[in-house]
Amino acid sequence: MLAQLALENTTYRFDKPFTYSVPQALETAVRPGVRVTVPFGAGNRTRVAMVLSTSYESGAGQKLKAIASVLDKEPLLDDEMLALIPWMKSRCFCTLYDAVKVMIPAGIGYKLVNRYRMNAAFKNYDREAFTDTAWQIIVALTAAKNGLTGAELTERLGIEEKSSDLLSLLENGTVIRENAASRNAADATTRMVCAVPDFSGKLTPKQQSAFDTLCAIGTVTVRELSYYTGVSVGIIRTLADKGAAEIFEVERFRRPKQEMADIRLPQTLSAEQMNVAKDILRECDAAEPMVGLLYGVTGSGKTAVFLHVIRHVLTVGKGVIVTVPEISLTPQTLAVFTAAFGDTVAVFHSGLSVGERMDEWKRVRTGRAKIVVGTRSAVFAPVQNLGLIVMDEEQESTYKSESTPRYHARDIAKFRVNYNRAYCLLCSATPSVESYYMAQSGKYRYHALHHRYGDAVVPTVQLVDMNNEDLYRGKPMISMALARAVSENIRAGRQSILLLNRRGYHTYAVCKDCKTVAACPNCSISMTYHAANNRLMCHYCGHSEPAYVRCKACGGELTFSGGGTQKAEDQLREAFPEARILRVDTDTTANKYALEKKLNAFANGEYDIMIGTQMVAKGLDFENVTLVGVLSADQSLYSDDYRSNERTFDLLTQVVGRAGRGRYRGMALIQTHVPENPYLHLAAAQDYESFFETEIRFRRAMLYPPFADLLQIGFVGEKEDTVRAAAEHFSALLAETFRRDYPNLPLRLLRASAASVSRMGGKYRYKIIMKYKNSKAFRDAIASLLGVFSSDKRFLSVTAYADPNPDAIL
Ligand SMILES: Nc1ncnc2c1ncn2[C@@H]1O[C@H](COP(=O)(O)OP(=O)(O)OP(=O)(O)O)[C@@H](O)[C@H]1O
Ligand SMILES: [Zn+2]
Repeated sequence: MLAQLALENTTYRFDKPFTYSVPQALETAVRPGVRVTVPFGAGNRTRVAMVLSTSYESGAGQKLKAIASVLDKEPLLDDEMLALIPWMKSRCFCTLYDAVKVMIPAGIGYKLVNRYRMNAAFKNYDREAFTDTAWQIIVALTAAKNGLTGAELTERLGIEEKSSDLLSLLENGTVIRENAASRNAADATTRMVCAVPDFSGKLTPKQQSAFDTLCAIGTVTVRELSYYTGVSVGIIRTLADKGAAEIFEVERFRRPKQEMADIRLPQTLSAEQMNVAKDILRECDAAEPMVGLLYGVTGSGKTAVFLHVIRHVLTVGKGVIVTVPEISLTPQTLAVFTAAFGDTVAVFHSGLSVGERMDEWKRVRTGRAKIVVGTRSAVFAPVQNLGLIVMDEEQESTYKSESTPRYHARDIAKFRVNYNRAYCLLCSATPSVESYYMAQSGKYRYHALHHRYGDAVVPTVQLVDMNNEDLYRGKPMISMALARAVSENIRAGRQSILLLNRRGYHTYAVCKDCKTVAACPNCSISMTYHAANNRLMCHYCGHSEPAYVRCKACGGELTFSGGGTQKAEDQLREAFPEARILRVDTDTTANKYALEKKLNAFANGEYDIMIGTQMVAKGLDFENVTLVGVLSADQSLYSDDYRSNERTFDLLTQVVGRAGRGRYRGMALIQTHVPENPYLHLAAAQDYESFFETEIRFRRAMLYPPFADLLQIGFVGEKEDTVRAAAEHFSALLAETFRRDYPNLPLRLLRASAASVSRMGGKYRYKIIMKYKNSKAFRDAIASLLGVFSSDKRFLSVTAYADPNPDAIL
């Protein structure tokens, strides 16, 4: 018996199904979908592998290596997922095992670790015969009963696994290396830290400042303490080791068990909703697989429609997946599903602990849970007899994975719908241009809800020209018009939502004399001043340092300008001293509990104004919100990404849509310095169709999706010259290969160029963009070029990856 395997940790260049022989004793245990361990490479190191298929061949097994052990009793993957693995490898330019990894929950993953122990035969305890480091290793390993893992060696002795002392001990047989498969115990809990008040030991100045802060603020998450004091997590751990603080873990997110009374479950559908639901049901019941697009203005009750459709699919005995973008995975969304379907719902998202994830995954795999609600990776859920996939807010960028494997959840959904002859329902008030185009050209079924539910109507929207408008009490972020509306709204006992899609206090600091901008030392990007911790922070790599007032280049005075949510909050407090104000951004909601609590408090009327980033713009449903204000709509308008128009329209339409969803009429104000921008007018009119007509012309003229596919090849490395040379070399290789071997493949190749943030996290980044027609021939050519490139000795320090239809251009 032979088995074809996907091996973990292969390089992309050598990745393919590997064939191993199956020892007789393991023949019943080795089945497609279970994981095994195998010896691999010249050193026969142990690797984990997924069995893709098995076969019988007489006499063929002799030359092959044999499977060593079987890790799973039951297959983790079924035929559908096994078929999806090579499909993903071909389209996402990843290894087979990269695909396996997203399909199984993290807790089930095995990790191979090196374990070092003393050779039992070792007798030569002669201190003089060894270097200091080697002797340290010997002492430590002799003391450790079960030996030490590589990570433990590094942690305790500061010795890297590739240290020459360790290697020579291995070579002369003093120390033995074994590798073992062990379950990943990644923690998905939140680590909290509190001070031990009567601590009196000695601390370094950094440790002291963290300790003092901790004494002042009480129990916080480790992440928050690191945010406020700027000390690393390592230092916080040292504090705990010295007995000055205590670190403990709490479960991060439990499934909200909300009172049924809290939730307004839609009961009977309106006439418009019913018509749409009926049409969709008919398509769901059809024998062939289909994709439908449900367009519905904000507040039209798309949820009510798909709940109706889901109920029907369940009654015919089929399973359902509902995906939501992370930001709208609010307690509200989850509560609606739990209220409607109880325990048949399983929840998949990154906030779950490993144990919870595994349990939920198993409930689905065994058919006990029939509906999965979750973020992007929920699209891989092992739902039995899949009948329907609903993608809510299908245009959201969070559906595209920005790390390996670089898949789009919509593409995976379409694969699964075809495989299962099922139905995929894409929902949005602002569909992606690609999806709407597919609906227009008849490839997707189109359904539309044009009216809000009940007596509600879409809000009236007014653009406020900040060039000519008087400011309220001199506050640069608040116009008279907005101030009047907010005051009136407070007086009427209604709530307001204000949007500013930038966090922090000041968004940049520049020197008055030499004009140097305070920039991140690791990234080619300006740092944002945070008043909450008095630090300058980089929003790309997380670097932070105490705020300084003198230019680092010339010693001149820094001026701080540009405003984020923290500053907006300050200005609002000064402008409306009587108002109760809530700020919502990633800084105030470091853990999921915080967001849940804040939204509940807002829903209970404990605040008058909610100010925040895009987190407040989408998916929220509060009846008492009748005013929406956009403090500045300008920052997203001039980004050089081809999707920036779409993003602007989407964000503005969605946030405007938070107003007037219930009994009371809503209105919205959008402050801007460029009132002539056409996309602002389209968003103000909430006119999706006109937006689409404008945008599709641009896409056609520029040959952007849906008229071509994009492929971005990214190059990342520490030396700028090498990264640039690599990108240019690859670009030349591409041009030549396609001219010579594929003269008939349509292709437009843009020159290699620096990424728009050309340095990030200390690494330089270059990109090549291609516009092409997706085909197997094209993908194979790219895959082989990536292979050739990765073996080029000149560019070993540069990582290259291909990203199909990237969410954002580098
Ligand atoms: N059939 C119905 N019966 C009772 N209430 C309904 C019904 N349909 C919609 N609603 C209510 O109308 C409001 C808007 O519905 P919902 O949140 O589903 O809209 P939506 O289309 O998802 O909006 P958005 O795109 O803005 O998020 C909700 O408060 C919802 O409870
Ligand atoms: Zn940075």
